[in-house]
Amino acid sequence: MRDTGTDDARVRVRPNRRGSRPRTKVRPEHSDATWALVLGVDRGRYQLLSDGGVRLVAVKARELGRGERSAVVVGDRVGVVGDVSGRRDTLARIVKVADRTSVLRRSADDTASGEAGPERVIVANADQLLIVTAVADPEPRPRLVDRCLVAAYDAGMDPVLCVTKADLADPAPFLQRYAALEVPAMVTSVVEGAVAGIETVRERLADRTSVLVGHSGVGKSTLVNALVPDADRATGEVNAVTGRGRHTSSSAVALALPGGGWAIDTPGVRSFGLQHVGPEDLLQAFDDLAAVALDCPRGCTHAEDAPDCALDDWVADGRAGAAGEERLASFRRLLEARSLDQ
Ligand SMILES: Nc1nc2c(ncn2[C@@H]2O[C@H](COP(=O)(O)OP(=O)(O)OP(=O)(O)O)[C@@H](O)[C@H]2O)c(=O)[nH]1
Ligand SMILES: [Zn+2]
Repeated sequence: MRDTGTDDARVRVRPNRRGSRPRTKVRPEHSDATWALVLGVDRGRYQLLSDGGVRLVAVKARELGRGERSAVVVGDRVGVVGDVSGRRDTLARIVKVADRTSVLRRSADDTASGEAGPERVIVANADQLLIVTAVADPEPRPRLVDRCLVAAYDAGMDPVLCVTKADLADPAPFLQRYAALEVPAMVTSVVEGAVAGIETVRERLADRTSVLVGHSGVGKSTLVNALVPDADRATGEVNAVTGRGRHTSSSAVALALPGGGWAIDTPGVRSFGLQHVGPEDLLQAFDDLAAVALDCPRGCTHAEDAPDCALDDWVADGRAGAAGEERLASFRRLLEARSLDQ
C-alpha cells in the first residue's frame, strides 16, 4: 500500500458558488414535510431514505417544475409529503429540495451527436470523487482521469485516485503524473480472491459521501462489492422498485457504507462533458495558484500561450519552488483537458 500525494493541508471545503444558490421554496403548507435522502432515480421514480430510516418511493411534485434546472438527483436532500409509510405500492411526493453543498455536473457535450447541450447535475452534496482506474487491463486513460479531476475540482469535491490491478503492473509511473497536483492516491490489487488495499479505501470513504467513477472493466464493481457487502442486494432493491436493470437508465445509486458514509456508484457515467468549466473555475481549486493569478492581466486564460500570465513569473523567479514548474505544467494540462476529446 502506498499513498502518494499529501492528504493533509489541502482539505478544501468550499461552498460551491453555483451549487449553493437557494433552491428551497418555503411553503408553509409543507412545513410538516419529512426529510429524506435521494438514493436513486429512475424515470421519474425516486428511491429515498427518510431521516427516520424508512425506504420510500416518491415522485416529484409538479410545483417543482420540469427541466434540468429543477432536477432532483442522487444525493439531494428532499422534503416529502403524502404517503411516507414506505409500504409497498405507495408513493410519496417530493415538494422541496434543500440547498446543495456541491454539484457534480457534466455538460452534454459527450453525447453521440457531439453537440453541446445543457449541463446536467449527476450527483448533489457529495464531497469526494474516487476516480478508479486500472494500472493495466484495461490500460489507464490519463486524459479521462484528467477530465474527472477537472469535474471534481469544478464541483468543489476532493478527488482521490484509486489504482486497481496493481498485481498486473507497477502503478508508480502512472501516479507520477498526478504527484505535482497532490492528488491523494490509493492502490489495490486482487490477491487470492481478496482485495488487498481495501482497508485504506474504506478509511478514506468513512463518514463521507463519495462518488465512484471509472470506465468499464477497471474493477469498480469489485471495489463496491468489497466496500458494501450487500451492494448487489441494495441495487437489487432499487430494481425491484423500478422493475428495471441497474445499468439501463439509472446513472447513479447511493449505497450506505457499513461503517458510515455513502458510496455513490455511477454505472451510467462514463465521461464528463466539461464545456461549462472555465479557467477560473479550475483555478479556484488550487489556492497557491489562485493567489498568484491575482496578478494576471484581466481575462487571462492562464494557458501556456497566455501573454503575461503571472503563473509564468511565479515559476521563473523561483517563488514556485522546485516542484513549481511541474505543478504549473500539470495545472495547464488539466486546463487543456477541458476541451479535449475523451
Ligand atoms: N488482476 C486483477 N483483476 C481484477 C482486479 N480487480 C478487478 N479485477 C477483474 O477485472 C474484471 C473487471 O472487474 P469489475 O469489477 O467487474 O469491473 P468494473 O469496473 O465494475 O466493470 P463494469 O462492470 O464493466 O463497469 C473482473 O474480471 C475482475 O475480476 C485486480 O485488482 N486485479
Ligand atoms: Zn494567468
